[in-house]
Amino acid sequence: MGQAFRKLFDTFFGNSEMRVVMLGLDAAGKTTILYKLHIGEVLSTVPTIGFNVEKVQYKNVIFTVWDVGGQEKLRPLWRHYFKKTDGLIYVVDSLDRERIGKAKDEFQAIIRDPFMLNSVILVFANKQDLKGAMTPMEPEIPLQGACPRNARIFSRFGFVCSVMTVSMLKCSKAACCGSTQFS
Ligand SMILES: Nc1nc2c(ncn2[C@@H]2O[C@H](COP(=O)(O)OP(=O)(O)OP(=O)(O)O)[C@@H](O)[C@H]2O)c(=O)[nH]1
Ligand SMILES: [Mg+2]
Repeated sequence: MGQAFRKLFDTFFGNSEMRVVMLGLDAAGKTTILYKLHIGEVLSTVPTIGFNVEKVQYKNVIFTVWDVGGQEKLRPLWRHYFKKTDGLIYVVDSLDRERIGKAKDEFQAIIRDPFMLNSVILVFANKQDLKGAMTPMEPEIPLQGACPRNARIFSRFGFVCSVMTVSMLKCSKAACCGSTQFS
């Protein structure tokens, strides 16, 4: 694990600012994660109409994190945030088995966009504190092979992730799972 993070750190060393977009279906937990990163606390949230944006510093890198509302009617707007984006955090509600197929479809649409081809990607399997949550190893999170070949591992936010596995995505992408410490 330590070696993996060192490798990731090396990947971004020298890059003092990064623009990150955080996407995922509604209620996946994006805003909760954003504020956990920003102020270290779990706040109560309301569905995001539009976006939230905050700067988060990790080591010597400043991330500008755009958290965009995930409701169906808002998803066509996601592409407006792709330009000049260095990283994508794709948040999945691990308890939402019913919509995991939808989550995959939306993910694939994002990474097919030409502006996203060079983005580094973190798929975050959120809400691991809930009983019955899917793990990244389960076939119900069907993201294998879904990534563009040149995407690199994006796991800067290691402190959010309780587990990291690269086996979820065969094309050496990282998948993290965790929760925002609700328990
Ligand atoms: N149990 C648990 N609940 C979580 C976790 N993360 C978020 N939630 C809850 O999930 C609900 C939705 O969280 P939000 O952060 O508002 O979701 P969102 O992805 O920003 O949703 P939209 O803004 O509609 O796109 C809230 O009730 C959160 O408290 C988690 O790790 N565990
Ligand atoms: Mg939100």
